[in-house]
Amino acid sequence: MENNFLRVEGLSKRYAVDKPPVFENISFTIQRGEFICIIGHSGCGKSTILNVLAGLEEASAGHVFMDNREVSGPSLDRGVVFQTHALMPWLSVLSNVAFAIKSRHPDWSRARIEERALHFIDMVGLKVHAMKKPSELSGGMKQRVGIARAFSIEPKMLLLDEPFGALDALTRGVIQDELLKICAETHQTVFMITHDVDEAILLADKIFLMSNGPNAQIAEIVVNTMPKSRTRADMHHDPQFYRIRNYLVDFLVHRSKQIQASASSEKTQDTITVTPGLETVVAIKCA
Ligand SMILES: Nc1ncnc2c1ncn2[C@@H]1O[C@H](COP(=O)(O)OP(=O)(O)OP(=O)(O)O)[C@@H](O)[C@H]1O
Repeated sequence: MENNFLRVEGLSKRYAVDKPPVFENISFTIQRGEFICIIGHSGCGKSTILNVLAGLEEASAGHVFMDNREVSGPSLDRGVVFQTHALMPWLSVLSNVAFAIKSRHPDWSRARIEERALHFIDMVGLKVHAMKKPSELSGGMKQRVGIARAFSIEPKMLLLDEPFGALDALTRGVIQDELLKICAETHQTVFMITHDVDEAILLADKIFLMSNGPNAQIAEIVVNTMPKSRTRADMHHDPQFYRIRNYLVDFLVHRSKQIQASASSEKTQDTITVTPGLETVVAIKCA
């Protein structure tokens, strides 16, 4: 049954009146528990969309509804993780996470807050480092603290802006696995920006493809038809992986530009949902 947990209607963003909009008339829905990745070229407006969903930025037109309530400013219902972790350097790992929990539950006792904080710190494998300050941690560990902090407020939605962009491949892999495990356990709804097509195929249920800006669109939605049980180590053995991967790369290399050109002449573009992983590709036009 469809349950449009997040509903985006006719979203546009223009930073200056004499400039074309970064993106225009964007509409999509996200179901509860879905993991969405959005990919597109640099500057097409991915971070701007994420910031509007977070309530950190105002759209020039359109609306965002989460759980049937209009988003109009930041809220603890949405946990955000950026590429840089923004931890408080004078606080320990434990206190950084506890601080977030205290803002969510100001009436909780210190013991209860610390117990909850340790639970999430343990989830990202950092329990033995709980008393360390951020300066004593590696970049990957700091990023994990950021993820623990975002999860600890138990947001209705997690918004991730290239959270692993600055990490080496090995650390990135470990954290991707942790994120998959946590999302499987908690059925967290996630909207994540990535430039890495393999990461998108590993993590996402659906991949939103954004055409180039200005006047960017969400041109297509790729349904990830690979089994949910996929792992980094084995997904390359599935023939679906290469079909999906080739489709995403072809979009980024060729079609994102063509779609931008036709969108500026036609104005409104329909979002198409596609299943390139299946041998018979199904394309559904959405209004
Ligand atoms: N505060 C701002 N004022 C003016 N223009 C802005 C502002 N923020 C973003 N832009 C412009 O809006 C466009 C979209 O930026 P945005 O950061 O959303 O793109 P992006 O797809 O996330 O890029 P990247 O992948 O490089 O992070 C860019 O052309 C950028 O220069």
